[in-house]
Amino acid sequence: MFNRQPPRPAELPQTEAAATRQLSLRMRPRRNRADAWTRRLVAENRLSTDDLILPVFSLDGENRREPVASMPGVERLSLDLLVGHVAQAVELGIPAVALFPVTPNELKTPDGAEAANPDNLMCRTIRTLKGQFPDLGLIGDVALDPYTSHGHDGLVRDGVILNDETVEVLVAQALAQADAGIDILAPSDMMDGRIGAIRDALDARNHQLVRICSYAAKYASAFYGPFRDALNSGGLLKGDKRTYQMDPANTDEALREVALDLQEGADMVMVKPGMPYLDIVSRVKQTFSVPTFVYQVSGEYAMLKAATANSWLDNDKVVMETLLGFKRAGADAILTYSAIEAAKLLRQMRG
Ligand SMILES: NCc1[nH]cc(CCC(=O)O)c1CC(=O)O
Ligand SMILES: [Mg+2]
Repeated sequence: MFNRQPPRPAELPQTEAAATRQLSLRMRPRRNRADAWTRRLVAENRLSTDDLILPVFSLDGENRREPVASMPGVERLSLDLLVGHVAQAVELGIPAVALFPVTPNELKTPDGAEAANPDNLMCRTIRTLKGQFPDLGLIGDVALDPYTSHGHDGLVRDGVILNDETVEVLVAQALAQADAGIDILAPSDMMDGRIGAIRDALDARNHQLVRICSYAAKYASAFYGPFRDALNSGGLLKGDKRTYQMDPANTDEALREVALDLQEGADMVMVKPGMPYLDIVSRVKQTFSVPTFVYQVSGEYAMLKAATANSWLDNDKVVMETLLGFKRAGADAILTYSAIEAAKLLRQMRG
């Protein structure tokens, strides 16, 4: 019996004991892991560049490049430089980018009116990138926090985040982006009823093909910190977002949120953050069978980069392992600040 086993690789110690302690096992799951080619054949999930969405931060002005201190490798770029950065994503085959303009603090007001200005940085970013890359998908965030002087995603009165009044402004923001040429609107504000209101307004304005990817299950998370640094909105934020973003304790509530947004016309739904919420991704995908996106947010990126910068973790391996984890949970697409490095690694793996 022992003699018929293939010779062991030289580096593995062979002991006499191995010959005498044979278990009588008919099933040995390790057989399917024995060679790289078998592992490839039996792999259940695979990450592809087609799954990746790159978030980018745009700046006013020209030839401006500002690193985000808490997100090593991520830069805020003026539109002339952003075009070069996005060209790299396009060349690698990344299907879409998610746009986050950095609004100068002097344009931020309590009512976030700049959000609906048809010439704001967001709309200029959309027009510039659509002009350069007509076949690239553009995803536009819909929420007021980049534009409000108090850093909240909605209008505030007496310390309360107003729902219905906010939805009205979000609709105007969404229409401005649609008129500028956005492909997918991604409301990340968590107001009730905004998906239906935005859908109706889009259709009334002949934007039937503009898609809505709802941040349906967005949690009140501490992992958004570095993103708020990138947009200079964290320092402004008064209080927290727990009256509109979800409680990290809840799962069933995420399913109710997703069900409502689908009824209201969402084409895709998003779970956010990613790594601590894989159970939500899995339940949403299994329950609804709709395109389910996940956002590996700024704090997840910062956490991995901090560890890899110290050589505590292997960067390339943990990037790919975390992204594969999203696929395993059921995600159809992943927003990740690692999209370019992951696409490069995927290209190398293919040879
Ligand atoms: N509503 C805006 C918005 N859209 C995406 C993120 C976070 C993304 C990230 O952390 O990478 C946030 C921040 C927030 O809700 O405070
Ligand atoms: Mg909701």
